[in-house]
Amino acid sequence: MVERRKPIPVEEAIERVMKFAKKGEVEKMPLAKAYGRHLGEAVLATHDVPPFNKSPYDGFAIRAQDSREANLQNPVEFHVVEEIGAGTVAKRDLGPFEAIRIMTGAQMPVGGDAVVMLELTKEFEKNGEKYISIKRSFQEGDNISFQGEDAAKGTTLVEKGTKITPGVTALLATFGYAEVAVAKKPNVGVYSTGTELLDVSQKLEPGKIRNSNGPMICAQIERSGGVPLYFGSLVDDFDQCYQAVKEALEKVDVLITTGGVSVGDYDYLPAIYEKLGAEVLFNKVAMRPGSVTTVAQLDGKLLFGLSGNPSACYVGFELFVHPILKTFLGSEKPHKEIVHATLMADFPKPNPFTRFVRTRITQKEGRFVVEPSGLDKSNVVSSLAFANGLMKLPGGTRGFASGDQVDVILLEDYHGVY
Ligand SMILES: Nc1nc2c(c(=O)[nH]1)N[C@H]1C(S)=C(S)[C@@H](COP(=O)(O)OP(=O)(O)OC[C@H]3O[C@@H](n4cnc5c(N)ncnc54)[C@H](O)[C@@H]3O)O[C@H]1N2
Ligand code: MOO
Ligand SMILES: [Mg+2]
Repeated sequence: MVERRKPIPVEEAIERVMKFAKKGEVEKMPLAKAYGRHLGEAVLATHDVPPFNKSPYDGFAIRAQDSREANLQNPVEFHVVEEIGAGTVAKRDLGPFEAIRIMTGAQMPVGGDAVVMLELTKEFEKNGEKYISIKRSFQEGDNISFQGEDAAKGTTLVEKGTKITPGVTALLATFGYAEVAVAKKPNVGVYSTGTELLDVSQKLEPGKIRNSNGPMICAQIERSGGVPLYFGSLVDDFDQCYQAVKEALEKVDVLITTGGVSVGDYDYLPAIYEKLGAEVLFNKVAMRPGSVTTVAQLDGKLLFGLSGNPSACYVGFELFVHPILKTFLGSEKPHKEIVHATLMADFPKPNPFTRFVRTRITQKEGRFVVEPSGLDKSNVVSSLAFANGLMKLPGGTRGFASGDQVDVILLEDYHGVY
């Protein structure tokens, strides 16, 4: 008799998997190679930024108090005693009614507490000496970039586990992180299973299809920050599959298989888990697609049995594998970001299971709007190409209509949540 499986809610399935989430180790990487990696330690402001008070304009540093009487009728004159560009420091302190010509980025001279932009000054010479006059007063602190206003020494600026973006790279450079501590990438093994599978380079034959899940999963692993180790495709033969899975497990942090997890005659993964002595965390999830997604663990190592159906395989990866890889990379918020959006299509048919619809999410008049990116079936591949989100439609007795508010998991995000 065919095995009857008891579906568990998606949230519970995620919880069961996350009990086996592990943090990976940290390694050092030259800054130039660190882009796209995940921080192995928080970025700390090791000094103030700016490290000194500096001028944000090309102009003249003055003592604000000397400008107090300046107005349109009464220009006040300053003796220009020195000129400095960014990277040089004034040799003298500013005295009363003295100005130092200063360029953007240069350190403020001692005594100077305001900067007058070049455009607001009149320059002239008297007795071979340079002078300026100004026709308005300035307050202490006018036009100064203050020491520490950008980042104060000791502040944690970026959390451990954050993906290194170009902006994070700028911060790392600012604070002299020539070598960056990054999380080691998890090695994720992948096996496709199915006698019907042809390699990408092979010609179609009767009854056969090209293996799209293998390359797709490898790309998903890379998107989530892991290293895919593609072991190839297995025909539906128990002994071969068992041996291959057993050996692959030794070489990886996480192992993914696709196909062979349902109740068919050649679906061998359930029996393979049993023979390995692995604990099956669940083998049926109350979701569509991917209800057959099965996860097992052996000595704490996770084996993901993703569905063979392309859309189910894709969704299973994003919900269950992605947060495991992100945790390995040090993220405290390993799940993908969820936003609210307005549904732009009808889903009148109620479904008892939670549905994850491959969707295109865009903005219209300042709000997120979402619509399916193609045919909404577990066995389709075409809806995946332009999907940038997974719309989550809770299971229940009602359908959904255009205009309803729905949650959408963003597929291409940088920041995790919860
Ligand atoms: N009697 C039942 N039949 C099925 C059930 C069920 O509950 N009772 N569940 C259905 C659901 S839901 C799904 S999803 C599939 C899952 O099947 P498997 O995970 O066992 O996968 P396979 O049988 O190996 O293949 C399913 C389908 O996907 C194609 N496939 C497989 N691998 C690849 C690949 N690497 N690239 C592209 N396409 C692939 C395969 O040719 C099949 O068409 O089971 C239902 N059946
Ligand atoms: O697992 Mo199946 O994807 O529900 O269609
Ligand atoms: Mg099957």
